[in-house]
Amino acid sequence: MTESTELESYRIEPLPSAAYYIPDFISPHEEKFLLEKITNVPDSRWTTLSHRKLQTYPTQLLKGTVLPTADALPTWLAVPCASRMKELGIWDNSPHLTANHCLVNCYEPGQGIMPHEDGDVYFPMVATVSLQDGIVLDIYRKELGPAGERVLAYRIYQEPRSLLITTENMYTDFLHGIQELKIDKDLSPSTISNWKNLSFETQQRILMQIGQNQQKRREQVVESGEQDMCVGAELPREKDRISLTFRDVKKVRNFAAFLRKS
Ligand SMILES: O=C(O)CCC(=O)C(=O)O
Ligand SMILES: [Fe+2]
Repeated sequence: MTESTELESYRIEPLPSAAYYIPDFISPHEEKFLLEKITNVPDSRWTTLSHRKLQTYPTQLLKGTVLPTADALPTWLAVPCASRMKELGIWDNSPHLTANHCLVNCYEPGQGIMPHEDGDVYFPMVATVSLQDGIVLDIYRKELGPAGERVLAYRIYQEPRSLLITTENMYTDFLHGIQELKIDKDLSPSTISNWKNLSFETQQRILMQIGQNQQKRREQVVESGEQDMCVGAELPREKDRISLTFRDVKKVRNFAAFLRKS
């Protein structure tokens, strides 16, 4: 990736190299347009899994699949999302210099995705645009804890219309997942790794709730004598949260033709 001061200003500092978070990466108008494109499709366009449903563009990656060309994303995904990412310089070292694949995931409140890694079919970079609702992405260590349990390392709050970029060690040395919850809990400046990167509105929403909870909790502590003052905010998942995960699939059949055209 080329040194881009603009990109650098979006770095999630508490994380090891490298992850970046951009609130309001797309406008509400662009979000509405994308949602129309994604939802106005025949049911058969969706692959329904037990805990989420998904669409793939330009095509599903079955074992051994090779993308037909490097520029096969439909125009509504290429512009503005993929083109704006390219301007940030995130694909400057990837094989096709741009995202050539997009997975659209849709989670109802209470749905999620098990901890996993994205694997080596892709160049190690994933750029995720979130639509319609916020959600916590959990980042886990690959090594299990002493009792064989998953060890949570970081939590990233993804606001609607934001872009999250994960690459380098963050892509290769950790797992990521979304818990099957209707409410994301214990949110605070110390538990959210991208706290400093969040929009002012979300920070205010969380801080106000923490203030109210602290007041309530203080009253309870006085009454009951308990000492526990843990009072992180709770953000309910109110709508389906849709994510667009953009990647560069390494194997493309017709790359030479793509280069001649561009
Ligand atoms: O929805 C998300 O933000 C994560 C999706 C994901 O991890 C994946 O599609 O591999
Ligand atoms: Fe993933």
